Amino acid sequence: MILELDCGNSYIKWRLVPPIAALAPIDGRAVDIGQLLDQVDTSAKCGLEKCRLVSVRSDSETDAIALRVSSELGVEVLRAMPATTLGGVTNGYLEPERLGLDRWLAMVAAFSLRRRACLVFDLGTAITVDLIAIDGRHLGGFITPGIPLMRDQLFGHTRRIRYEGPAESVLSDVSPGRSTAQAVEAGCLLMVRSYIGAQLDEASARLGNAFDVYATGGDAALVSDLPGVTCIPDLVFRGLAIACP
Ligand SMILES: Nc1ncnc2c1ncn2[C@@H]1O[C@H](COP(=O)(O)OP(=O)(O)O)[C@@H](O)[C@H]1O
Ligand SMILES: CC(C)(COP(=O)(O)O)[C@@H](O)C(=O)NCCC(=O)O
Ligand SMILES: [K+]
Repeated sequence: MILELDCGNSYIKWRLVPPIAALAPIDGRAVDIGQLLDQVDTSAKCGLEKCRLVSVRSDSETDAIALRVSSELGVEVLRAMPATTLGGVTNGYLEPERLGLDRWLAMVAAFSLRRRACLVFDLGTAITVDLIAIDGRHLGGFITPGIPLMRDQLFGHTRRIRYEGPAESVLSDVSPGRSTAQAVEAGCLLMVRSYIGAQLDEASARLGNAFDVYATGGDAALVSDLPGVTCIPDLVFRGLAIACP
């Protein structure tokens, strides 16, 4: 078994990849290392071969996660590191080490699928958009708040926008809200979908007409029905396996 960890700002996504490709991985999400070890401990201890880790958390928190995994699960931890090129993709940042490693790995995995121009959306705490040309050049990207941050800003800066975790029915409904929860959720959802739509419309000017579109991250399903979008929930993990074979 290989333990894979994708440490985002809100959640540490984890999965245990069995040595036989035919078996499905076991996966989960935790808010911190303590919860992560509670979740994977019993199933993981037997037969763990190694751990692959990518993190956009601070260096100190990432070091602490890696240390606890190696000491408590007794495995070597391979960490994805910044790079200027990988898998035919060239990092487009002026300071390549500042590009979020989750973005980088998602791009490397996306380009590896068909080696064509692509547009990559990652909808998590933040929403990121990255453009890769047909020759693998990363043309740069965009960062905006994601749905959880939009919601939090309204909660944090108003007195009367207050509601408990919205009902499932509210989350995908974009009709005009007749409650606070519905008004906020529908408004944020429309913002995200319009923004992704605008990115799709504008990408052909930079990538030409033949490009692939991939969406990943916890909120990717919110845009998976937009034209041409392919949802790949494990895109970052796929890139992690390329970075840390
Ligand atoms: N089972 C789930 N538990 C928590 N959040 C989920 C779940 N499924 C989807 N989400 C969505 O995923 C988002 C977080 O996405 P994620 O990609 O994990 O973020 P990050 O990488 O920034 O930690 C949340 O805003 C939430 O809407
Ligand atoms: C943009 C991000 C905050 C996205 O993080 P996430 O939403 O996946 O938690 C992360 O990729 C990051 O911290 N990047 C560093 C800044 C940059 O990419 O320019
Ligand atoms: K993200």
